[in-house]
Amino acid sequence: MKFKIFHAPDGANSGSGDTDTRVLTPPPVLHSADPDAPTKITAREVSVFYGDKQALHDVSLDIPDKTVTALIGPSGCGKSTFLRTMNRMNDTIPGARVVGRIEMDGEDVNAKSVDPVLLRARVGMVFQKPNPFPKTIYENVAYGPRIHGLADGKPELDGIVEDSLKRAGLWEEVADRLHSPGTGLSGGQQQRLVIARAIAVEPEVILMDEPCSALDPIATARIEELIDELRERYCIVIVTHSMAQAARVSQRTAFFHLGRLIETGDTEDIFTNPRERRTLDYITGRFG
Ligand SMILES: Nc1ncnc2c1ncn2[C@@H]1O[C@H](COP(=O)(O)OP(=O)(O)OP(=O)(O)O)[C@@H](O)[C@H]1O
Repeated sequence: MKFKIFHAPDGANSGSGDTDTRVLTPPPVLHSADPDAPTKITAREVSVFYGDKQALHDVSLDIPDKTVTALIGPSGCGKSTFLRTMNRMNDTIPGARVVGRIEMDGEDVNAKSVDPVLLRARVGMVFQKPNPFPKTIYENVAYGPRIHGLADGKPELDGIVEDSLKRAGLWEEVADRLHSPGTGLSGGQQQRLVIARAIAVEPEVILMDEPCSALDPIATARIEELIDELRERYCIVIVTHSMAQAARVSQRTAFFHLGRLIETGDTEDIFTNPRERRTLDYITGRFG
């Protein structure tokens, strides 16, 4: 399908007549959502304040397991802020305050009993700019399992490092230079190293904040393939400015605007038949 005429929902037309005749060129959606995927994370009426400024307003969203959920929307709409509520990274920002409830598997992630360090191992994060530690490739991956006591001795740790690098699609490229600095890898390799580092501590959720924005198209394609492979095991939430990327890698999409969640649904529906006018305007490039 190359072109599709979008029929606007009731009340969404700007001109006369019933039909919005703007042409949508939705990017091809590669994988459909699994309607039976269980919910992994539940957000209810989540608001976030930076000092007096409210950045997120009453966001309620269910995020399914073993699915890639894309968060899209114009710059400053609160995508990264929402992403950070899931592993309490906003706790690290002076003046930030989160209200509302975020549950993972039914457990309140903001409960006093939850150790944020352990939470961040369960909910790993990959940032825009690859951020390997200034250590060897091996140490980048081994560090987390070691501090979390996940390996009983060196052979087991070696096994975790190898397995994590394999699952991140990097093993073949680095097997013969595990003791070279991680920072000596290419940008795309560094981003896969960071993903291996996240995987090594057995996360359940991987949050990705524009993970390809610093990468070239080939490295981007490699990370997108990897995301697609990883979704078999993990709940993945990705912030992206690329509509094509959201369509390629995600099965669910949530559209944010001015700190509010405007619309969420199966990626295919969001890109071909959005319910809200603002979603249509954004995905057709009218703003953003
Ligand atoms: N540490 C902070 N201190 C104060 N305000 C912040 C902070 N981080 C974000 N904000 C503000 O909160 C709002 C939402 O920002 P956020 O980074 O979550 O948006 P975003 O949709 O991820 O944007 P972008 O796509 O540009 O990364 C913006 O108005 C931003 O200026």
